[in-house]
Amino acid sequence: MKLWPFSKRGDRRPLFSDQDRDNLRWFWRGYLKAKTPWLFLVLGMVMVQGLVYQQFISLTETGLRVIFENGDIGGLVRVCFMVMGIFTMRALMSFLVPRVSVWLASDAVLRMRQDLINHMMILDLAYFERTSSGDIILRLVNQAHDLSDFVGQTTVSAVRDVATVVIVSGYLIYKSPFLFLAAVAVMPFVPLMVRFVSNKIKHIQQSAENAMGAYMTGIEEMSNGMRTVKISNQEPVERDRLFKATAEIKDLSIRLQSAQALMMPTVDILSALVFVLIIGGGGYMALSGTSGMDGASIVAFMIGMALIFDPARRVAHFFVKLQASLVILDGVRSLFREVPNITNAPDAVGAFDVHGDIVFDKVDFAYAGKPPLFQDLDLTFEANKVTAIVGATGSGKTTILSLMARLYDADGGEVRIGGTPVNKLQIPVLRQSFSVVAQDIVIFNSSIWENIRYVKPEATEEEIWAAATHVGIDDLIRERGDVPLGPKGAQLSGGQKQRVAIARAFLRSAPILLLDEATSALDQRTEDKVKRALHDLSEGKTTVIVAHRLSAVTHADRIYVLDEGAVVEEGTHAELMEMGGLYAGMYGAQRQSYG
Ligand SMILES: Nc1ncnc2c1ncn2[C@@H]1O[C@H](COP(=O)(O)OP(=O)(O)OP(=O)(O)O)[C@@H](O)[C@H]1O
Repeated sequence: MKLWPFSKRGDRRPLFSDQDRDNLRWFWRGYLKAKTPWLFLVLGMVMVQGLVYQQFISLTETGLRVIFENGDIGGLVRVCFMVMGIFTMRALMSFLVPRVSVWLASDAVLRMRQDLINHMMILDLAYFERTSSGDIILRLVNQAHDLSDFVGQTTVSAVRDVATVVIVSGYLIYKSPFLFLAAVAVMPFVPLMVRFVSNKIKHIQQSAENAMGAYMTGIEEMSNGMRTVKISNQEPVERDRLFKATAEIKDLSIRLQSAQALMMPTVDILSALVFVLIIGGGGYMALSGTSGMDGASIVAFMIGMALIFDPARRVAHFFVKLQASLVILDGVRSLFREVPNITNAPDAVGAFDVHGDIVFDKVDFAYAGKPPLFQDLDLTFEANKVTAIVGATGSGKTTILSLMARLYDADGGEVRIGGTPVNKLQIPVLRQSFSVVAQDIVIFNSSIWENIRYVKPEATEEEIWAAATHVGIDDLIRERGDVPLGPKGAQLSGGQKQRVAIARAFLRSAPILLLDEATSALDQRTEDKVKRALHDLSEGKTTVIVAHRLSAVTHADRIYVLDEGAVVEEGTHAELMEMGGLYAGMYGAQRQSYG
């Protein structure tokens, strides 16, 4: 389908790239095609609007003839009523068209937003670790909104304008093809201008979208990191960073407006030329009396041309705006082009032995673009026992937990639970079998109670109180009541956040328990209490503990000591102390520093 009527064959810089065409087809098929009958209704209504103008010109000509020639007052009154009638019809259409079109566009964008949200939910964790939240917000909020405006108002207005131009032009051609051709002889300049401006705009719009994404990311980082910003006196740096981003946005929007503004004066000059041609040429035709045109037809012709100027101007402007919208459409579509790598295998099973051993069998793994972290890693986490992983920071402890839950997939070897490879399991079934207390605890801006309930929405009140009491956070629930905890739980201390996370693990009580630095922020007394509670919780569960503080793992049935992605020692606390190696050294050093 050729979407741009003026593009020449062999043009090296088409106004619609293949990607643009593909994006438009995708949007049409996915979000508009199903509403074709409604689109026809809108089209019918905008045709009526165009026809009203054509009828108006015809009635004006009749009215002028009544005035100039026969002076029939009755005829004049009839013309006035008819003009009033047809414009009332146009007014009705002007009322209905935006309502229907905004509904169509909002519905299309709602479904697109829902698809975007659904798609985001299936993307790998890796996507979120490499994409700034500003970029994601830009796509879901701004770009989706801009598209809605473009589809709902801009495009429908453009279709109405095209209909007006075509219908009125058709009528004018019928009245005098020669005069019409003379008047529009200057028009071929318009597409040339559109092409020139469009290329400029596409480029600037892309930079503007990038700048906006960077600005949003900057705001997000600043507001999340305000504690660090303040303590390290970095307000001026943050302010300058945001100032720089806003200045860039300002420059780009001025450049965008300037590029767009090139269109209007060009069209104004062309309009003047058209009027000169009609007054001169048409006047000459009327005076010479050879063309069958009289004064009334010339005036009606002028009015007709005037009526199509504004719509024609807006259509030209539409093509200019279209370029910006194509960039935005591509931005939205790019999120759909992201495909998850971690998906259910076609033969994925829905049941497995959750109480079996967790085995890492010659596992290789590297983060994208990074050197290998694990090579031939062998580990066994015995069923219903407590296994700890200790080691220097960055040695790969958290990554091991991520591989178990398939937040990442191993590049080689196999991770099995109860004999079934994790990548042969349905992902929800696999993840359902874990309770996790992670290092980066996510607290939502709701009450403590709601935060605990998050992991098991169907939990009873008794279950939630029991979980809270286990970790000694029940008093805090009574004290704070329903008050939200602030963004990211800012109104809780680090230790309180950890207790909320542990209460969640109690509530969920899944057969495999992963504790990643679960008690690191607790004071010694609370840690002892929570440790006892965790000990109770781990009864009958396969438990994996990651900890820096070795006092948190002395009770483990087996301890792996990791160094740069490799197991360097393993055994019980007593065996490792006996060995007198890395673990014993770390334990001794920690005892000294903790007293
Ligand atoms: N998403 C990621 N993308 C790229 N590299 C990563 C990612 N997450 C972790 N790494 C790198 O992988 C290595 C292992 O990280 P991991 O978080 O598993 O270590 P850790 O032993 O748990 O460290 P810590 O004790 O500090 O929490 C580190 O060098 C880290 O920089």
